[in-house]
Amino acid sequence: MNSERIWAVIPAAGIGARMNSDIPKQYLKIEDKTILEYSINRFLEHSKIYKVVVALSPNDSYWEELPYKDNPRVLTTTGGVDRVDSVAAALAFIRESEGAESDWVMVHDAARPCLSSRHIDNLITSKESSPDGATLAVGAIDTVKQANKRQTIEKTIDRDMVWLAQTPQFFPLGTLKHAIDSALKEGQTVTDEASAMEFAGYHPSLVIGSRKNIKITEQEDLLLASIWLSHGID
Ligand SMILES: Nc1ccn([C@@H]2O[C@H](COP(=O)(O)OP(=O)(O)OP(=O)(O)O)[C@@H](O)[C@H]2O)c(=O)n1
Ligand SMILES: C[C@](O)(CO)[C@H](O)COP(=O)(O)O
Repeated sequence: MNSERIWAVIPAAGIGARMNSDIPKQYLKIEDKTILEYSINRFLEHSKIYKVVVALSPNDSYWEELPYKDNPRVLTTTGGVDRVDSVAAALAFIRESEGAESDWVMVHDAARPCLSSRHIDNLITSKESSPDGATLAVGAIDTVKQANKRQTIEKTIDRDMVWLAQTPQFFPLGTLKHAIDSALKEGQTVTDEASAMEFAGYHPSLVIGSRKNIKITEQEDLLLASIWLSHGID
């Protein structure tokens, strides 16, 4: 049996300020399920995912309503002020429980419910050729402009070299935890796991994702996600 287990970490401790909704956006419903359930279920349905650790806000009063109370593969911990703090807390939880040095972890935003199982497979497949880990990403399809402080165009950037990072992001558990802890200690801004790995000198691979794998951030994203989810995510 392959001793290298794959954990999923779902940062779900945000407040969704940009959504301007009455409840944290991860608990908004699309059809019959919350956004968070879509994200968690994608990993529970995948045979190669060992367990799912969800980082929740200390003020979360919605989690108890979700159907995971008796599921031994779904664990929770308390998130932090920023997304990176929530991820760090989940990694610490794994290491302090049954995480092993040889394990890997897939970090996925709760706010990205339109993830396909095929893309989880692709990330796992990338493991052999990407020892520094990998992230799903999509190439820029618009012309990319770099702005200056006057919000005028400084220059056009070669869009063939521009990729928009998504999640899941997939890394060796111990390496990622150390990279994030170091980056935070150095006061680095860490908005995704790959940036912490880059700061530590690694070069994660870019695995092609999908433009369906949107991050639900503002109101208009809800309609788009509901269309993708109602048509089934391949
Ligand atoms: N302290 C935080 C902040 C964010 N997240 C999670 O990180 C993911 C991506 O973050 P984002 O889309 O920015 O969510 P929010 O921070 O909730 O949104 P906003 O910035 O609009 O408040 C979300 O699933 C969110 O729940 C988290 O676990 N802990
Ligand atoms: C992790 C991420 O989804 C990659 O694009 C993104 O950085 C999250 O940013 P947010 O501001 O925390 O939503």
